[in-house]
Amino acid sequence: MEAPLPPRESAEFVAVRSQDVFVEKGGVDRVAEMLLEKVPGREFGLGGWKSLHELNPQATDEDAVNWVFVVDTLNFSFWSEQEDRKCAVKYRSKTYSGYWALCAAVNRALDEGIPLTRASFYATVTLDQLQHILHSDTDVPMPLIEERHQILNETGKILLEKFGGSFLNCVRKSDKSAQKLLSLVVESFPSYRDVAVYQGKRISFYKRAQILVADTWCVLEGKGDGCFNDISSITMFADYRLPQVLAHLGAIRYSDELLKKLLKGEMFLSGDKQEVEIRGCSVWCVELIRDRLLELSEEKGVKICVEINSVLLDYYLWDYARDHREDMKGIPFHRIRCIYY
Ligand SMILES: Nc1nc2c(c(CN[C@H]3C=C[C@H](O)[C@@H]3O)cn2[C@@H]2O[C@H](COP(=O)(O)O)[C@@H](O)[C@H]2O)c(=O)[nH]1
Repeated sequence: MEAPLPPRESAEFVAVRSQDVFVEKGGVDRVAEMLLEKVPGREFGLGGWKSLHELNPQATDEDAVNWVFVVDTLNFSFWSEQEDRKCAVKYRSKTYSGYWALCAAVNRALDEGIPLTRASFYATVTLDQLQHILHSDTDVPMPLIEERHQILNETGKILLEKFGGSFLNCVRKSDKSAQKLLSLVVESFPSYRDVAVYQGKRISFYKRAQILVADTWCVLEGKGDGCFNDISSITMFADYRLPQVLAHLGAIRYSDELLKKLLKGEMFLSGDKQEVEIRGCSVWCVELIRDRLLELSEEKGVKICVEINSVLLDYYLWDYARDHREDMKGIPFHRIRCIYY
């Protein structure tokens, strides 16, 4: 079977054919202008991954790389049915929800002496053990716990068989290429194969695989094994938050029919035409924002000291969405339960 189109080409393929989601040029330009002022700020650089997020590992060692691998293997589907009733994890006197609840639970386990980042542990961890490890401090459990259990066992076994139990060995096989690491991850670990068929074409988003490459780049601070010469070829990560914030900022727009479904909270399935269009147009939108941002910095002579790539744009926009949850209340995100994002 032919390989799917890579994520960037997939996004363009979808965006030019999309019937229910539209990239808005005016919105793209406005977001690029907004970001141009932020670019010199520290929240825009690679260092923000550590300095802005206390739950992320601060080290650059093998344990830190394996922390990233376990977290990104479980990095999917945190949204709750009701905004005011959700999974939450207390850690070091702070309460975390959503994706950060996962990170807090992982760190809580490590503090308890549970070797959760060791492949030999999670290859055989039981469902009961995992329910304890990921337990919520509210009466709402983390979604898809059974799927998380199955994926951890499968991924741990493969990491032991193929990479000596450490994701750093996988990174070292990628010759400092983000694209090679991306391919190695999707070839080796089935749960990372985030693909679809759109208008007869096999396409890929590889959301968790791409964020794994990006988080590895950041945890290694872009140096040594993490000095990826092609990190700028990684696209934005097609999750359910970025479309919401891009719609909030007017950079993408939904058809009336799709907006009605979203406002009703209708569930989507992985690979649905409209779900693919939401993801594809969002990825393509961020590519266009990046292009416009680089153009603007030329036109206005704004010296950009950090590398502007879709990874850093994504991180900034995701954090922006987190910080503007209230403002975004009226903008729906598409509801889906899957292991890909
Ligand atoms: N596009 C994109 N999607 C991201 C992330 C992250 C975490 N990255 C952080 C870690 C270090 C960096 O500094 C980032 O700040 C999680 N997700 C996705 O969001 C959803 C969870 O959302 P909520 O329910 O609100 O917690 C879920 O699909 C999850 O897979 C990102 O960065 N970009």
